[in-house]
Formats: sequence, C-alpha cells, structure tokens
Amino acid sequence: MAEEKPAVAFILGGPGSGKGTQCQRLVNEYGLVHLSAGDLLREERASGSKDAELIESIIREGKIVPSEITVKLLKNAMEKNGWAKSKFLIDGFPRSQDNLDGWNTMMGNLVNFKFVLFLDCSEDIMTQRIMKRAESSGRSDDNIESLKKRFRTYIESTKPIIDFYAKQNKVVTVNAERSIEEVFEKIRPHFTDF
Ligand SMILES: Nc1ncnc2c1ncn2[C@@H]1O[C@H](COP(=O)(O)OP(=O)(O)O)[C@@H](O)[C@H]1O
Ligand SMILES: Nc1ccn([C@H]2C[C@H](O)[C@@H](COP(=O)(O)OP(=O)(O)O)O2)c(=O)n1
Ligand SMILES: [Mg+2]
Repeated sequence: MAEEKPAVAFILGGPGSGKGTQCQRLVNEYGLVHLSAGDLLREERASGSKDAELIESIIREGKIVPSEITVKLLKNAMEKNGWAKSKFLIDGFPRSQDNLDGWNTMMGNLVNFKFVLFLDCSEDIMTQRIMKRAESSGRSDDNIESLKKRFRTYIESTKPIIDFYAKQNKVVTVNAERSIEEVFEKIRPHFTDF
C-alpha cells in the first residue's frame, strides 16, 4: 500500500510577524510538527559544515540560502520526525521562486500540501518586535541593517510566492498585528481538521 503522504502547511509572513510564536501555539494545541527553515539553517551553520560560512553570510545579508541546502534540511527533518504519520508546519518557507522550484522538484508529490498561513503585519510593528527580540535572541540578523535587507527580500521574493498561492485560493490570511492570543484565536479554526 502506498505510504500515506504527510500534511503540510507553509507558514509565511515578514520577519517579526509571529510565525515561530504561532507555530509553537499550534504544536501545543494540536501536536503538529513545527519545522522552521531558519532554525534548521542556523543549526547547520552552527555545525560547521561545508555550507556554514555561506549560510552565515547570506543570513547576515538578509538574502535567501539556495534551495538545494534548505530543502535537503527540511526533508531530513521531516524524515527524522516520522514521515507518514506527521503533520508539518513549515515555517518561513518557501521564501523565493528558487525555494518553490526546489520544493516542487524534491518534495512536490511526496506530501499533501494543504495551504499557506500568511501572517499579515506592518513593517513598523514587525520592526518593533524584532528590535525587542534582538535583546535576547543573539541572532546575527536581528539588527536594523539586516532587518532592512530582510524586509526588501520579503517584498521582492516572498510576497510573490504568497500571491502565487493566493491565485489558487490556497492562502489563509490572518491579521497578525493584535495580541498573541487574539491572533491565535483567528488561526486555530483553520487547523481543527488539518
Ligand atoms: N502578536 C504578537 N504581539 C506581540 N509580540 C509578538 C506577537 N507575536 C510574536 N511576538 C514577538 O515578536 C517577536 C517575533 O516573533 P516570532 O514568532 O519570532 O516571529 P517570526 O518567526 O515571524 O520572525 C518575538 O519576540 C515574539 O515574542
Ligand atoms: N526558506 C528560508 C528561510 C530562512 N532563510 C534564512 C534567511 C532568513 O532571513 C533567515 C532567518 O529566517 P527565519 O525564518 O528564522 O527569520 P524570522 O523568523 O522571519 O525572523 O534564514 C533562508 O535563507 N531560506
Ligand atoms: Mg521565526
């Protein structure tokens, strides 16, 4: 019998829109598996692998790491979690056409893609949140110079991906500017039968 395909939702939104925070709430509520592409890349960077320096320079520049690296990390993480029985929240991916192409090539027919959850938030509020997060995150890209570049990448590369899925009516858009609880209450109903 063909192995069951894991359900997948992409979680997208600008830096500081609340992707990681809301994914954690969904994990606690529904026992889903949260995979942050950014976290996986930071782990890979910390491992000192052959790609470590490339990943660091791209992250610091607020650009997007080549999908050959990122999709492989995601696939490995999905397999490590137990492929068929898991339901995955893929956080911060796909962020570019290269990401999307890489995913479709390597993963397209292996998963049951459900929808994109788009956390819509203004740059002002995202900036406030990131600068606050910077006080404790220790991230090399949580600073105003990198953040400006990340916003540009988000507008130029990621928004077109959200628009691509919106044309297929596959985007759930939530106003992410309210409190964590209020945002989660808007998100929760979309995952009850995920
Ligand atoms: N709705 C919210 N209201 C206020 N602060 C938030 C909200 N959602 C997230 N935050 C805070 O903003 C920062 C960015 O949130 P995070 O989930 O890391 O966003 P992203 O993964 O989209 O960058 C974190 O410090 C987080 O605690
Ligand atoms: N699909 C992805 C996701 C993240 N990255 C890199 C570039 C991003 O600015 C950093 C940080 O991503 P992350 O999702 O952790 O950042 P935010 O949670 O949105 O602040 O990682 C990438 O190259 N490709
Ligand atoms: Mg995040």
